[in-house]
Amino acid sequence: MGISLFQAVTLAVAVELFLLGKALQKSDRSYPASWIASVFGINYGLLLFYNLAIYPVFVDPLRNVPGPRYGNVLALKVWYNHVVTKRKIGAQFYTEIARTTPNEGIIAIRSFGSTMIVLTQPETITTVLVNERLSYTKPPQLRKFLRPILGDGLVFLEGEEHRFGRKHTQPAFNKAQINDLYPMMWGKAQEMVAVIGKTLEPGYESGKVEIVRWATRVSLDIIGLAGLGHDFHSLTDVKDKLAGDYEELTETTWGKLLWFLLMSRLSPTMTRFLLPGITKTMEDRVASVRNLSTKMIYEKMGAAKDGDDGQFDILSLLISSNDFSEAQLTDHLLTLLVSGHETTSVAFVWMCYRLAIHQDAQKRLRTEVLNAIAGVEPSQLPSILEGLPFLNAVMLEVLRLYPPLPMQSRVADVDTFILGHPLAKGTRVLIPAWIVNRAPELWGPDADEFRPERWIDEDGRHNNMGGGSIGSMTFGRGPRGCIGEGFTKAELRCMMCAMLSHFEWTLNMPISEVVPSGSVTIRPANGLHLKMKRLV
Ligand code: HEM
Repeated sequence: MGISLFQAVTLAVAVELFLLGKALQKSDRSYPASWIASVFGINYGLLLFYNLAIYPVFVDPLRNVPGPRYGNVLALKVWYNHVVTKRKIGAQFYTEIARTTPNEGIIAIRSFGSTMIVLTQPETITTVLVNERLSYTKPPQLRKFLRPILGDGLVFLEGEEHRFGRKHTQPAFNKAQINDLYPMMWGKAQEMVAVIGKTLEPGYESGKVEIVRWATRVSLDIIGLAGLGHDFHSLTDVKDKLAGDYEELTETTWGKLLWFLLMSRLSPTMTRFLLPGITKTMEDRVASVRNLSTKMIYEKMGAAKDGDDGQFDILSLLISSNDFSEAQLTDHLLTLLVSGHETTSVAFVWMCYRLAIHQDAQKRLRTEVLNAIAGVEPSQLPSILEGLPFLNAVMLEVLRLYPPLPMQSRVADVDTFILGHPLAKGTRVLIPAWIVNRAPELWGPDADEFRPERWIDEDGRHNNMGGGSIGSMTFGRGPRGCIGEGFTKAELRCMMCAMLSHFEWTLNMPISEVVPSGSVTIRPANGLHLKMKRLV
């Protein structure tokens, strides 16, 4: 196993200090602190000089790829804005660079002796995610970072294991299955608006609502029912053990951010040593979630054997396929619960935001929805909601502007080339959906603006390309693209119809306070506060 330059220098420092100590022992002299400082200073100073001045200019195989001159400074800026001030996410920085740096589809971000590339155009993205996908894998660090929560499900499987997992999970996400889930999603969306209605001040027809918490709860309830036939009842605040564990695992605190950072960089033993309290809490919660999930799986398997599993959910489908072991089922379940819950709630929140600041669009959409859903039968929901041009256009436009997962990433798994530039094994590749979704050359000069009409054709029907030549990158591309796209869209349609048919809303906070933030998914940093008025 090769060692990094930093590790080599650290080893050299240790050897030099050891030899120095021996020499001083012989001459019976003491060990002055200034000598120790000098050994550290000279070695790490040389390393810094090499990384800042020699490597990027003379050694880096990607030195001819355009990119910011001072990638190190950029990395600090991204970190400061993303983590400390929460004013800007990394994807926004990369978008600014992509727009201001002439490039052919990749830019290089150099920092301290390593270079990462950012894909900026659909062609290079297709190369990495589709045509040459076998040369790239998910980054091991990301896997280490998210694995405690996501499990070893589809998101992190590679090669044959992924192919098998995807093939046998896909049937649970087919159109017919999603259609059957509409009435449940509709019911939960109605429950959400009923609960929100109760929170408005008694005796008043309007009130202030922070919508993120309701979006998170309704999407957890929906994925619970769709995924494993279990109602978390998180909307009605009944304390569910599984829901509570999830809330604790996914809520963002400084301590947890540090824990995730250490977990992605160090071994679990080392992390346990440095942060014993948080590690114990996280390990207990993960173990509890796994145990509860496994228990539910066994219950379902028992019911299926007895032939009385009348349930219709993804887990039941996976069990009845007999394709997965109990451990694999638990991993798939954990992955579906997490990836199917956070992303959808975030998308819904951004839809509420855009409709709050574009009152004309809100009115137009309400009229469309109210006309369409009057007297609708549950079985008609898929065809009616999927045919509404403005509802779908608004949804697609918001998903374009605020891709809930703004960046995907890969690492080169072998030495390879991209656009003729050598890419050494282990090179990190960032794929920001944000760049492509807002590229003026693909969407026109109004790429940053909210214009749902771009998704509506002249004949009045909505399309899936938004006037762009490649569509949006929100759900990824190729064989690893999102399996839950149809599921999520069905859910968003139901949730938005429920909101529009019960409330009118405006923003109840300064617009400058609505800023995207987050490490994996992006939600408003300060929540989304709305002033809501019940429709009579
Ligand atoms: C707005 C909502 C959603 C967005 C924006 C989204 C986005 C994505 C993206 C970009 C990927 C590709 C990641 C990569 O290639 O690195 C992905 C993969 C995935 N998504 Fe989603 N997703 C959403 C909702 C869902 C839902 C509702 C589910 C499940 C119920 C789901 C399950 C998955 C799974 C299992 C994968 C891994 C697929 C594979 O590797 O084969 N997602 N998603």
